[in-house]
Amino acid sequence: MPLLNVNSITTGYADMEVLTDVSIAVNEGEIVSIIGPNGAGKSTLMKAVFGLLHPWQGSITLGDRDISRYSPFEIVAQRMCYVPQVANVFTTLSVEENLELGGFTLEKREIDAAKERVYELFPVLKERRRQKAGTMSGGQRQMVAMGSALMLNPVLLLLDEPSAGLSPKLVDMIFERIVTINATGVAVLMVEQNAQESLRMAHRGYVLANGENRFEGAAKSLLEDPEVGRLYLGG
Ligand SMILES: Nc1ncnc2c1ncn2[C@@H]1O[C@H](COP(=O)(O)OP(=O)(O)OP(=O)(O)O)[C@@H](O)[C@H]1O
Repeated sequence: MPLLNVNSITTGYADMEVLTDVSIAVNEGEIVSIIGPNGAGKSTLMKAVFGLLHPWQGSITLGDRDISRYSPFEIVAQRMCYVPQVANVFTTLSVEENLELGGFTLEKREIDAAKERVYELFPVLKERRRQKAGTMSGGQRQMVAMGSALMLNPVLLLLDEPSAGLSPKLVDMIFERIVTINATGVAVLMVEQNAQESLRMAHRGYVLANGENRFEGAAKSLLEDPEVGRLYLGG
């Protein structure tokens, strides 16, 4: 049984349908990347998985639990955490305060242990723990956002374009960290504009186009598929 199962969902905003009959799955321990053109509905899919909008049809399960009607708060309690693309840190708070907020359901003793875990992954955050998140560089901010989401020790981490706005070197660095996070046993579902790079680090991938499933499979086979390459990888 997959860890996350998005089962034929149709949804959108008000009466505008954005996703039509979309299905994806994430198995335990996997990195799954969703790629596709601008406006394909990738961010909308992530929002639906995190309970920010609900399916009109179809269902979403996490483990054996139907979370289709769960709020984000209830979803976080099931240890699925989300890093949105924008506004993902509290700019006027320090790095340490951002992490503490990320661990808002934990007891004091657990918060300290969780912070240490995050600092081990991102040593620069420890060095800069008293700096305001709003004054950090783009790459450092992304680390604060990911670190905050990791405070609750998620089983599944949802990342909406973790490389957005970063220079190529920082993109590599963030992707390396995602692999490291995954190696600690956290499954990752990510949406990415950097389609090639994200498929190179993912186990499996999905191509969404115009709100529908277009291609899916092992990341390696998507990378080698001439049609995927021509249409979606700029090849
Ligand atoms: N809050 C909203 N209200 C109304 N329409 C929205 C809202 N958010 C997104 N949309 C619309 O839904 C469609 C899909 O947008 P979405 O952001 O999910 O695509 P995307 O694949 O993530 O695109 P990109 O790669 O450009 O970020 C677009 O037509 C967009 O205009």
